[in-house]
Amino acid sequence: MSSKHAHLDLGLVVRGHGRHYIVEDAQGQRHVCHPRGKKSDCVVGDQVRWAPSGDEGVIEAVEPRRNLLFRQDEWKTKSFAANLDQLLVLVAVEPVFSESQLARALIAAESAGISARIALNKTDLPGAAAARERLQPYRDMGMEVMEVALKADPAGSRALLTPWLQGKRTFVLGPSGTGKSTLINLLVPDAQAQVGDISQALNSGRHTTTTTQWYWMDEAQPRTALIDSPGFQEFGLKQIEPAQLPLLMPDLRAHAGDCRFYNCTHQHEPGCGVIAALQAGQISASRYRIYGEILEELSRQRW
Ligand SMILES: Nc1nc2c(ncn2[C@@H]2O[C@H](COP(=O)(O)OP(=O)(O)OP(=O)(O)O)[C@@H](O)[C@H]2O)c(=O)[nH]1
Ligand SMILES: [Zn+2]
Repeated sequence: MSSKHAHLDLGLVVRGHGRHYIVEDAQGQRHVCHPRGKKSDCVVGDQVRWAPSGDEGVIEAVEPRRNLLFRQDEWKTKSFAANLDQLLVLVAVEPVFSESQLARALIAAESAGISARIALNKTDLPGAAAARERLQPYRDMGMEVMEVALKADPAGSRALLTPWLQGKRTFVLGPSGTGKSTLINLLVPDAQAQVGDISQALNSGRHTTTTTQWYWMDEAQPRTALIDSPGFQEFGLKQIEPAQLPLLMPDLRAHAGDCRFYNCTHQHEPGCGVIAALQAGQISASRYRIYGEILEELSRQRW
């Protein structure tokens, strides 16, 4: 970043409210800040150079990002957060999760270079076996699936999750109703206090999960963070080149090198390693279908 701002304090963006951001300074104090101009557009997780201005602050510059998790549809880009260590995709036995959304979240993470795990919540419910089965293709491709019951077995769930979260900045993504709030309240006992009065005032009556929120799990020596995000309906992946897509899906990637044609789309070409693996049961039918759907979306012309 431009050295002319190097003398300014570094802060961490812990929340955004439209054109207002909450920036945490090195002492853990939080300040309402405004970006100066378009150049300092920032997202939760950004390190920023900022200066006090009256009761509030001005963000002068955003430090270079290590990574950025985002989704992109036809018309707009929606950033989730920056500088993440890992992604936790939380799904539940109920409501039944969309495998397409799950696959998309994992592709976005892979594309951003962020490692991911799945947690399956509400395993105390009778549908657990069916949900587990739907996640089998993910286990088969080497993905870790942690089974929890955040409400029914809080102690067991905490014991399973904590070692993986320790010392990391973890972004939590999942559809509404899966237990994200339950997770935060289990692992961050003072969660409400961390949202804080400033945020509540800025949010002016809106439900708290409409914005991404940063939580410290260890407030004394903050290193471990959970970043809670609002649910989403759409998960566009327009940032990805069609030819890249199979390389971002580990089960397809494992066979994409076996195709006769170097530019095989794995749709109908003869001598396709991916189709052979599908027929041999090494790639699940649902994953292959999702691949086709996303590929079609990415290949569609923009008018
Ligand atoms: N049976 C069962 N229910 C659970 C478990 N964990 C959470 N729930 C319930 O699932 C419902 C949704 O949980 P929340 O934590 O509010 O879910 P959320 O993801 O924050 O939902 P949004 O606020 O809509 O984003 C609540 O009624 C919880 O009590 C569990 O382990 N087992
Ligand atoms: Zn192929």
